[in-house]
Amino acid sequence: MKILVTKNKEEASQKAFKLLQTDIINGAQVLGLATGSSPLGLYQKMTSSSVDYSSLISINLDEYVGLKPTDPQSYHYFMEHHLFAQKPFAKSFIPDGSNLNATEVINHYNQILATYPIDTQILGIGNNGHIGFNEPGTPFDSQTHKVKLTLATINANARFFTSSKDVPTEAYTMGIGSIIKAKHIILLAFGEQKADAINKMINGKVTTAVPASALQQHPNITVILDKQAASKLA
Ligand SMILES: O=P(O)(O)OC[C@H]1O[C@](O)(CO)[C@@H](O)[C@@H]1O
Repeated sequence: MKILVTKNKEEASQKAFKLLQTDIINGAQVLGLATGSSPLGLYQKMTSSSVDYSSLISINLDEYVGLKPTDPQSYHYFMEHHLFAQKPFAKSFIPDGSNLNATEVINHYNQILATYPIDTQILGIGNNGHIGFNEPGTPFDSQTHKVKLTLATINANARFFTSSKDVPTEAYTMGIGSIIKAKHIILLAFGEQKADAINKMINGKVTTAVPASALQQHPNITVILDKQAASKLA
């Protein structure tokens, strides 16, 4: 695991952008993308650059169940607004949260992941150590599945909604097994509220109680932190 502790989000996002660029120059064609606040600085770097992503494929980690792609709280909308409108990809995949037939959504997404193996995966981490929407207890070999969100995640994500009552309680997510298949993973984490999860991910026991601890077994992962997220590292 390569760990970079940076001055701030700006420096971290610049480093992530450079790493992604290097991967693309070296042939990366399929990018795994994440939502949440952590990758926003990277997406700003991507949209303000002159780089053309229109021959690449993107595959997003997750989506809330029950939200239409046009819903401003959906991850479809988030990606369109923060990246795709300015930088279109050849094809962009995000689980269809408006389809309540979970089997159909899951089979379709697993098919997509089999067709387009991810070269570089951008990741954030939840305060409870989740990656994608893989909550504590998720098996490390899991594929795409539907999850019931924990109260911790619902509360953490309430900041994007008017109230925590509006946060959907279920999501479709790529499994941990699919995430760790990526050739290179770039994980971004900022702020003191991530410090505990980051320390457990890097120095803790490899356990399904901390989904991100699965990443200790990955051969090529770069973790980019600000000082606060790195503050509990021994
Ligand atoms: O980057 P943020 O907003 O702190 O979110 C952290 C994590 O939470 C999620 O948005 C899901 O709760 C993940 O996709 C993300 O990695």
